[in-house]
This record gives sequence, C-alpha cells and structure tokens, in this order.
Amino acid sequence: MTSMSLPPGTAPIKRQFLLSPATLPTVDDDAAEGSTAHTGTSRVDAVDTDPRGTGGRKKWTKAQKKEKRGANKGRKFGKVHDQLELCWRVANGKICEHGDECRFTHDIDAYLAAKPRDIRFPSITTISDVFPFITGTEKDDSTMADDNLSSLERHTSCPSFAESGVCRLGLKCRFLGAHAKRDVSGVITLVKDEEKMAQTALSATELNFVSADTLKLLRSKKYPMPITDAYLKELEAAKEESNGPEEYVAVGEDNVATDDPPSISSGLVAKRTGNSDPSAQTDTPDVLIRVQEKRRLNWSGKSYLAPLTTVGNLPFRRLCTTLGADITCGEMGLATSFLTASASEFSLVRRHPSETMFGVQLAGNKPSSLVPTAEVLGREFGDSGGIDFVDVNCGCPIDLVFKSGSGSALLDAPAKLGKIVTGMSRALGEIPVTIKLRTGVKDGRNNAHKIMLRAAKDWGIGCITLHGRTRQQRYTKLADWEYIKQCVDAVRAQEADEGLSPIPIFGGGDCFSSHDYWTNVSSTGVDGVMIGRGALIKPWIFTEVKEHREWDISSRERLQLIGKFTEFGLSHFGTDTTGVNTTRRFLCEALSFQYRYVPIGLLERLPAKINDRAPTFKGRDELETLLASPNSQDWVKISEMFLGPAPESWSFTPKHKSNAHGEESQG
Ligand SMILES: Cc1cc2nc3c(=O)[nH]c(=O)nc-3n(C[C@H](O)[C@H](O)[C@H](O)COP(=O)(O)O)c2cc1C
Repeated sequence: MTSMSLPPGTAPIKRQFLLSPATLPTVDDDAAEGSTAHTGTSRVDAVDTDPRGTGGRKKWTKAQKKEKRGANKGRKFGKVHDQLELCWRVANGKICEHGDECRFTHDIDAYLAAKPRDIRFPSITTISDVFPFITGTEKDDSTMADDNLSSLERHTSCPSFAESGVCRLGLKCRFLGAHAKRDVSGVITLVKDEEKMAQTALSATELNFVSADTLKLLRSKKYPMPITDAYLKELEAAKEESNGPEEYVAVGEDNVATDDPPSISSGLVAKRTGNSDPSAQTDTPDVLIRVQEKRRLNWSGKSYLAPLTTVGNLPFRRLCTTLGADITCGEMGLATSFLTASASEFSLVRRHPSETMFGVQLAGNKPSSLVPTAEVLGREFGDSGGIDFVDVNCGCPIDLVFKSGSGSALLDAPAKLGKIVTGMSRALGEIPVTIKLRTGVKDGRNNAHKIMLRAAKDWGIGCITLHGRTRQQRYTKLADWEYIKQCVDAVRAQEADEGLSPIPIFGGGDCFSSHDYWTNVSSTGVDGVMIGRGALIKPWIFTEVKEHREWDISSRERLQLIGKFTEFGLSHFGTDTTGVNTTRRFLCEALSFQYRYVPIGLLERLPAKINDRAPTFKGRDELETLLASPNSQDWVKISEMFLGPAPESWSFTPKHKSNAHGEESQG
C-alpha cells in the first residue's frame, strides 16, 4: 500500500509506517470548544444572571435545560482527597486556631500512617523511547523507604520544592520525601531551601490572586465602581435623549444599528467636559483615559496562544511560553461570575511570571456586566501590572452563550458592542481592550469587516483578532483567510485615509506549522496569527514559528514536554492528593489533543495539515506509537509514568466522541 492510494484529505504517511488506510472517526472540535467546565464548576449557569440588576436568575427553558444536561454528560471530575484529611495549617507546622473544632485531623502520626507511599517523580533524563519509557520509578521497598515510615520516599523530587525551594503543601505533599527529614527521636521536620527561595521569589510566584476582602465587597455588592456608575448613567441619559431603543437583536447584513456609542476619542470627552476638543480633556478622577494614553500593543510578528476553555489552563500556557509563545490569554471568564465573586472565575486571571504578555478574556452581553468587571479587574490587577490587556469574546459559538446575547451574538449587535468596549476601555485606564471576532454569525453573511472598521476608528481598541469562521461553520471546513485579508485591507485603507495609527490585527484558523504561520502573515498582511488547536496538538509549534522551521520532534522529546507540563501542573494545582489528580485530569485533557499529532518524519509530503485525517499507523519507535494512541486508557497510563497509579475512584472521560474505542461522548 502506498500513501498515494489513500483518499484525499488523509495524512500522506510513508508506506513503511502505514498499518491500515482506515482513518479514525473525525474528532469534534466544536464539542471541545463548547465545553464550558473548568475545575469543578458549572459556569454556564451564570451566563444569564445580572448581578448589578435584580440579582435574580433567569428561568431556563426546557431546551436550555436539556442542552445543559447534555453539555457535561459523562464528564464529572470530582476532586480526589486523602483518606484521612490533615489540616493544612498543621501540615505546614503551624498552629490551627480552630483547635479541636477543626474539621480536619491534627493527628500527624495517624495521617502519615494512612498516607499512601510517596510518588517517585522521574527525572527527565531517565526518559527513553524503549518500554517502560521511564526508568527508576518502580517501587523498591528494600532500599527506598524511610526506615519505619513507609509512606516517606527519599528518592523522589517534588516539582514545587525543586522549583521554588519550598512546598506549600507541607506534610500533605505526595512527594514529601524530597523535603522532609526525620530526626533520631522520629520527629519529622519540613525542609526549606532559603537560597533557592530568594533566587526564585519573582520567577516562581504566580500573580493575580484576589483578596478575600475584594470577594466580600463584591458579594455584598459594595465594591465601589465610580467609573461604571458614571458611564452607565451617561448611557442612560443618551438613551433618553435619543428616545430610541438601547439595544437591538440580531440584524442582517445591511441592518447595522446606528446608535453608536460616543467615540472614545471624541464624543464622550466632549460630553463629559463640555469641550468639543478631545485633546483639551481635563484629568478628573472619572474622566476616561484618552486613546493616546493607552498602552500600545506592539505585537507585529509575535505568536499568540488562543484563549482555550479548560485546556488553555495556566500550566499549559506556561508550557507554551517555554516553547516560544509570546502572547497568552486566559480561558474565557463570564463577566457575571466575576461580579458574583466566583473564586473559580477569579482563578482564570491567575498568571505565571513566564507569561510576559498576558490578557484576560471576558464574555458578557451588556455594558452593565462587562464594564464593572473591567473596572474590578483594572483596579485589582492593573496597578501591579498583572494584566496587559482584556479581551472581549465576540466569537463563542455555543448556544447557551449565544442565546444570552454574549460571545458571537455580539457580532450582530455592533452598537451594543461599541458601548461595551468604550465603557470597558474607560474603566481599564491604561490597559488596552482587544476584541476577538468570528467572521459573522451565519455562513454567507460575513460582517466582521464592518465591526473592524468601527472598532479601529471609534472604539479605541488595542488589537483585533479575527477567527476566519462564522458561528455556523464547523471546524471541518477550513478558515476563510481570503476574507481575513479583505478585512485587513479595509482597515489599513481606512487608517491611511484618515491618518490613524495602525492597530495590530491577528488572524486565526487552522495554523499548524511554521509554514502556515508565515504564509498567512505574508499573504494577508495580518500582524500575526493566533494559534488554537495547532498549539493543543503540538505545543512546540511556537518554536517552529519562532525559528522558521518544521521540527521533526522525537517521541522522547515529546514525553519530556509531557513531563514538563506535569511539573507545571503540580506547581499550580498542588502536590497533594487533590493536586496530583487534578494535574492528571488536565494532563489527560492535553493528551486528548496531542495524540492527534502525526510525526512529520512519517509524512511523504510537508507541510502537515490540521484537517488531514490520520490512517492507522505505527511510529518510528514504541513510544511514538503509544503517543499516537486515541485510547483514553493509554493517556491515563502516560499520566501514571509521572504521577503514579490513578486511584481506583478516578476515571477520565474524554470530551471527544470516539466510537472506535467505546468512549463516552460529551455534548
Ligand atoms: C477546546 C477549545 C476551547 C476554546 N475556548 C475558547 C475560549 O475560551 N475563548 C475563545 O475566544 N475562543 C475559544 N476557542 C476558539 C479558539 O480560541 C480559536 O479561535 C479557534 O480554535 C480557531 O483557531 P484554530 O483553528 O487555530 O484552532 C476554543 C477552541 C477550542 C478548540
């Protein structure tokens, strides 16, 4: 059999690696993007609430309830806990003020006696492409266990401790032997590496933690929002003046609303200061910042990791930055959930110091939720430089988001979007607002170009990203880069005509290689390409882009990157039982994309294409074959190489339907 006899759209795998021309079922990336769950919360519940209004929750229609049930079907990821739960204060050698009332045990001996043996985290140098792929992690009771204390394993390393010189999980750490000593009387003491702590204080400490006081103020609706209040009043006054409808529902191609927001650079300034010359704006506390005072985003030629719900978590973004990603954006957060002080929503703002250009993405459906959220984010994280930009999601296709008027529904409400963005921009001071668009809602009715012209001229936008698909379009159809080019040309022509400074425009869709990246840049004039699935399937795509080459990465190097992700996961989620298994879950999520990589050394022709379906093939070595396995049990096995055996109570159900392997689907 030769690859020439394979049907069109099949990856051209060299004859010697081809096992069967049968391709695996197509993976449903729409379902993957549609997943809205992140660490133990159901965020779609919050889409429709209006915390600055009545606080009441809308009633779900029958269809919405059904859809909601389908969305997380078979995908419950409960936290795994220790059999006996130790108080975290006691675990760190501190006194617990709750004393006997504490709901966790203070009995260290009993805790350690019940604790399973430490996990032996492998050294990356022990990884090989020959089974069992990683050596030195086997259990060896005779030499490794600490005399009487069977759970303590001295020959392990704790990723958190190794990185920062201290492990915040103390005795609860599943790699405890790396930072605990037992003296002659049997007392265990935790070890700290003070030198390392000092050296890594800045590089190893995550940023953007929200304080309990802030959450309390938000919960009680007492968080001060002077900029929002003034802006909403102004919108109200403008509405009364024009006596027209504030917002409107979906419009067709030619039905573009005319109730534009006052331009950030002119109208609003004039209204608020009574001066028609925007440059004469006085600096009163509630006066908006002028466009010129916004930080400019000099993003030309940079690579941008797309916001990716669930899978674009901090450890994954960190991995991508080590591989060359210049710009990163957090997973989509719901404005309403920030305003109701959801701790899990605030966790989406968390940033690793290696993310040198980092933004937060928000979804919402009106100024009264997005502007106050921007104000909170600006005040909490702006001054410390914790956020470089805030992106408005105008592309999310999922029904629950769309029907609430958020995400891609904003494409059909440009006037409302203008008001949202203008208000957010004002609330955020120097921090730029960016927008991420799809080409339109319906196939054949692209309208992104109209929004882009208005955004570039009137809304004081920092960057526009255009994903070259409509909401209706499935991932199986290719992104429309020709239309992206038309949009870029239109904006550039307007800028030239009106003497405006150019704003960065990023395109997105199907980028899967350095070749794709640079071809798209040169043929369309975009400043750069946002990369989504390409990064999920091959995170090293950022190295390829940076170095202008295609990397025939070996299986050993790929397993090393998986090890890196695991380390980053443990540092972020924690090294205790819960953190280990949360890391395992997100590792399996990552592997549910990475198995789709067809090593380019197996291909007869380059460049590889993201939509090519892979026939059944074997790798150049056993490990390469394993890494291409679509079976979720194999992903769990890979996780066990780093994280020890998965607990019996733990299971992983992939997001993607894959009938061939009897896995459960997810809606
Ligand atoms: C699993 C998954 C999650 C996504 N989550 C988001 C998100 O939270 N916010 C967003 O704007 N786009 C999201 N997207 C869309 C991507 O950011 C990107 O625009 C899209 O995948 C197109 O780029 P690609 O062809 O390079 O994947 C998601 C896509 C996928 C596959």
